[in-house]
Amino acid sequence: MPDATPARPADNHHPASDLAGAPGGPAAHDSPGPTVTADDGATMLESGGDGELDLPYWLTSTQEAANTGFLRMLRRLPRLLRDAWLLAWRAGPGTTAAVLVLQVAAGVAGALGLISTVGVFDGLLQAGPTPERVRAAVPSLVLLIVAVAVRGLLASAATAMHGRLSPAVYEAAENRLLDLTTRVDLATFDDPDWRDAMERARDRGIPAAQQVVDFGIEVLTNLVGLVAAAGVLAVLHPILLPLLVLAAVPTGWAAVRAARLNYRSELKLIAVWRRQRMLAYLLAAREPAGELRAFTVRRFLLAEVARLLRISTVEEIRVVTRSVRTTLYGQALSGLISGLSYLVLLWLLWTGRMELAVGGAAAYAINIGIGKLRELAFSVNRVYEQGLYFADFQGFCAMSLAHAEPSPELRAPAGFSEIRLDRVTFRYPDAERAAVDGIDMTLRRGEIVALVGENGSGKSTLAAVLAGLYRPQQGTITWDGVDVSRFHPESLRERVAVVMQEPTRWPLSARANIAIGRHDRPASLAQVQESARAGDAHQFVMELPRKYDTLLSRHFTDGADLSGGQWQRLAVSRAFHRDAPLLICDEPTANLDARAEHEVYLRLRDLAAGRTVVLITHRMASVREADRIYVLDHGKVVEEGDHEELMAADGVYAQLFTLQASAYQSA
Ligand SMILES: Nc1ncnc2c1ncn2[C@@H]1O[C@H](COP(=O)(O)OP(=O)(O)OP(=O)(O)O)[C@@H](O)[C@H]1O
Repeated sequence: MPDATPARPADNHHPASDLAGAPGGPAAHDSPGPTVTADDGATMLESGGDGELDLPYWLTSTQEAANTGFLRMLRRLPRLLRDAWLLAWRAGPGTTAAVLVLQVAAGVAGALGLISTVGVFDGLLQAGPTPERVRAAVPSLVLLIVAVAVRGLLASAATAMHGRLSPAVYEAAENRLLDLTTRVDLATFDDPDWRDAMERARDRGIPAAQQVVDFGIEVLTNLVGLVAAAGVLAVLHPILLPLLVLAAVPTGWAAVRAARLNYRSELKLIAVWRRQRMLAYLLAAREPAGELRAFTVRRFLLAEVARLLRISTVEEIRVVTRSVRTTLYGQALSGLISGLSYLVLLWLLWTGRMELAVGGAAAYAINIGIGKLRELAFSVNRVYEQGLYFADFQGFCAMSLAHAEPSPELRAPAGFSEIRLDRVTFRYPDAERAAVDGIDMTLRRGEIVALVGENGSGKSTLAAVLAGLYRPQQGTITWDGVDVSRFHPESLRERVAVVMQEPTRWPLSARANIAIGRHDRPASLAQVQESARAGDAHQFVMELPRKYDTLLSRHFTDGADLSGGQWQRLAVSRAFHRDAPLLICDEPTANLDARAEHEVYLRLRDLAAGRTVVLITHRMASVREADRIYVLDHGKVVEEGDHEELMAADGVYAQLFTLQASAYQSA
């Protein structure tokens, strides 16, 4: 019987980004989920209310698939099977070929076994004494036994090969997803459509890729068995074949319809599941644990999780009921047609149009055929069900390939004398205005260049463009006259070290957290310590329980965590360790205490000799020392010069500087 149960997805990822998954809108569903009303704050989160199961706006791309009509669904099957086999072929061509050959051979052996039953019946139903009849049946019986044994052996070998293929497909799908996810440019991560596609592909697409292959193989197995039974029936009497085919129609109809029901329901539930997983994560994660208790939100969140679980349970029960009903209709109709086949068989025997021995074999073949039919319906149903998620996986792959960074052969030079920006403009996907708008700028070797401006003026975006993380839509960036778009993007990034505003807290040892800045080269402990000293991290690392070998993650036993400022010092050390000609520091001292900040800036001066440092900071005292200062406003450069020049100009810079200086003086 086709499996009607939509499986809840596994909790297998960090769902913080699922915050966007809140569905809303008016009720459109005929059986909305009930509301858990017992608890205090639950109602506050119930804006989704009766419309909880509406398709959320961000799932519109798959809405079309969910509304797919019956015939369109039917036509999808061959394509799905082809894609599944292609995926299997890529994951393991030899194993896939072996599965294919073994399954077909097992089917042929099965057909031979069926045909040999004619001989057995023929022998047993002859006139004459029983020993004679048994003796006449023996050769066919031996053939039958051999055929059954060979079929069993081949089927077992096919299962073993399938067992090897299945995890290889999972591995290949996971590798492909990660490869494509990391190959797209950074701006793609800001594209909500892509992020949504990535999350769906990751949550359900990868397991679906594996299962679509698994059930694709089952479809083949059952199809071979069915063709064998049908072939035998066609040989025994041509009229029996169309009856078997006719019996397949209602079962197939039920399988496709049940798959469609499940998919539509799962699509609706995805938003609920994602919210529920996000909340469940918040309840169990370390980071929000403090605030969760401080604001006593435990009961509030638990009630919301319970409400979402209830919605999901009610919907799943509703779909199972409808699916089972559909399947029941299909099977009842198939059963009637199968019964008709037996009636036709009896009529053929009655009217002498068929011999008794052939009739016995035909009854056996009908029985086998119907069994295969039922199994085929089950596997087709599962292929559809998983195929719908597999389509998400394929859609993501196609989308990511379209967003993949161009990778020209030319490698960036080891250093530069001058970087020039000419009318550089960058706009985030879906943003109305450019975050960086027509910027002209020159960075020379050995200079410290500061970017200042109010929040949102475009400093970090410009830094990311300089680092080769974003490709400008207009304008050019040249390194000694060569347009950087001609360089392989990774080769360019290898020449840049960045201290991000929110540096990544790698769950690795303190040593690896610094050495990862140049992970492609082996680094001795002495070299790592030198970088740590440059970033003012050495002292606190030496105070950690296992010094440089301390794992920096509280998620593991014996792991340690650092303060925000300490993490920032590690990030600065990491950037020093990278030893690149262009160092970009995006508020490297935001979390540092006054002493550490002073130390870092002193070192920046030393570092700038032979390098170029781009410094973004709101601390005007640190900017003062820069060789050149660019003041940004709404993505444009509004002032440019050194400290003295800008103070003399008495513009935005002078205002910002005087404001901070007077704050210190009055304190
Ligand atoms: N990932 C993003 N997607 C869309 N828009 C973004 C993204 N990051 C920044 N922006 C927008 O681009 C503009 C410039 O942001 P940016 O972070 O470059 O400013 P900033 O000067 O570095 O600000 P701050 O001083 O607060 O760090 C802002 O309007 C911001 O809302």
